[in-house]
Amino acid sequence: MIRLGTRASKLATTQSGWVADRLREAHGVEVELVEISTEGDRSSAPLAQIGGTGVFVAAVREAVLDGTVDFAVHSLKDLPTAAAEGLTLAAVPLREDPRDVLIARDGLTLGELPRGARVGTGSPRRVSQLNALGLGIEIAELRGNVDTRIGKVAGGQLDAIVLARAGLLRLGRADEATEVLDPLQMLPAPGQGALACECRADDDATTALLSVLDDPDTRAAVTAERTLLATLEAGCSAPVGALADVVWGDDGDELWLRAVVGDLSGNPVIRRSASGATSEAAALGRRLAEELLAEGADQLMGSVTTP
Ligand SMILES: NCc1[nH]cc(CCC(=O)O)c1CC(=O)O
Repeated sequence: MIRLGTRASKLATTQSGWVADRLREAHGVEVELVEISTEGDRSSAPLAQIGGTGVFVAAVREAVLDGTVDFAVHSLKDLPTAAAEGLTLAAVPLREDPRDVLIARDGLTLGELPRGARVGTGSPRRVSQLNALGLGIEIAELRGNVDTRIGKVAGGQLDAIVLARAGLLRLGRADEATEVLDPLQMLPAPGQGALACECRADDDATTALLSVLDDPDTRAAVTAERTLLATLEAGCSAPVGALADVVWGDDGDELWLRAVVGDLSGNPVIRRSASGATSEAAALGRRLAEELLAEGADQLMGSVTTP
C-alpha cells in the first residue's frame, strides 16, 4: 500500500484518483488517498490576500516531508516555482487541455456578453486579460470550488465565470462551458492542466514508481512555462500567462512558448513568443522572460500588489 496525499476538494480527489488508477494499472500497487486540509481550502479570502495558490499545497507537502504520506498529487499550476527542499517532482503526467473556458448564462460567449456584465474570477491573470479585451465587462471576485463557482452563474449572482477546462473535463462537466477561450485572448497559467506527482527527494522507490507516469512533452512544455514564471520572479498569483506547445519542426520537435504579462487594468499587456529545442525548455523560458523584462514586464507586475 502506498499513501497519496491530496487536497480534499472534489477536483483534487478526482485528479488523485486518476493517478492512483494509473499506478494500479502500471504496477498493480494499491494506493490509499489521504485527504489533507489546506489553508487555501479553509480560507474564503481573496487568493491574492492569502498568498497566492501556494496556500493550496503547503500542508500537503508537509505531509510528504513528515512521512504521513508517500507522495502528493497537486495541480502543477498551484505549485510555487521555487524548488521545495527535500522534495522532487517525480512525474508530470500527460497534460489535460490547458485552456480556460467561459461558463455564461443563456449560453452566451464572451463577445455576446452585454457591457456591464458581471464576470467572476479570482485570478489576476484572467482579470488582466479580460480587461485587455476591452469588452466593458465588470470583474467580480470569485473563490471556492468548481461547484460553488458554477452555482454563481446558475443562481444569477454572476453573468459568467472563467475557469480551467481541465478541471471541468476531469469532473465530467466540460459540456457546461459556453466557450473555450482561445489562448490568443486568454493565455492560461503556467502549468495549467498539468498534474504534479511529488515525493521525498531521497525516496528512490517512490520516485521510480511514479516516473512511469511522466510525459516528456508535457514535462518540456511546463518546464519552459514555469522557468519563465520563475525568471520573472512572479508569484503564482501574478498576472502572467504562458503556454508552450511541442510542434513538429523541420529538424524534429520544437518547443513554441507564448507568454503575456500585464497589470490588472490590462492596459497595456506585453505579449511575446519564442521557440527552441525541446531539450532546452528551461533556457527557452529564461530567454522569453528576459525579453519581457526588457520590455518593462517588471514595472507592469510591480504595479499589482500581489504578496
Ligand atoms: N487553484 C485553482 C486551480 N488549480 C488547478 C485548477 C484547474 C486544474 C488544472 O489547471 O489542472 C484550478 C481551478 C481553475 O483554475 O479553474
